[in-house]
Amino acid sequence: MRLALIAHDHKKDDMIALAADFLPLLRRCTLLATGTTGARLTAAHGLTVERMLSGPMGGDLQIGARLAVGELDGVIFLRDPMTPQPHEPDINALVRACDVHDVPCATNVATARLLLGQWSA
Ligand SMILES: O=C(CO)COP(=O)(O)O
Repeated sequence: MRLALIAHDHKKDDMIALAADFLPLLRRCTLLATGTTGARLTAAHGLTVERMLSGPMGGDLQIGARLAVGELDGVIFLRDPMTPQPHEPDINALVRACDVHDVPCATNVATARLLLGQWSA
């Protein structure tokens, strides 16, 4: 399983807590992440993560490009719906790419738990 993990700043603690609950699965996966999210996951859980650029610097676009050529099986993208983001077009492009290529994309913790639970089974 090849997964991308991305979280906006106000959602990073949620991502760390989420990852803690699914470590056995995540340790078996090939993981990609935007820059800061990846650093946090490695620091907190020792996960091996291929880090892209930070989101505002193009990391979402890098992940979208990998997804578009079939290199990802799922995306966990904990977006912050309460804070405007300077790279909103990049965020929309990544979520759109998931829909274009029919790749599962969880944008909140509840959905992420359903997907990660399914993939853990
Ligand atoms: O902005 C982001 C996703 O849109 C996340 O980027 P970072 O993980 O580098 O904070």
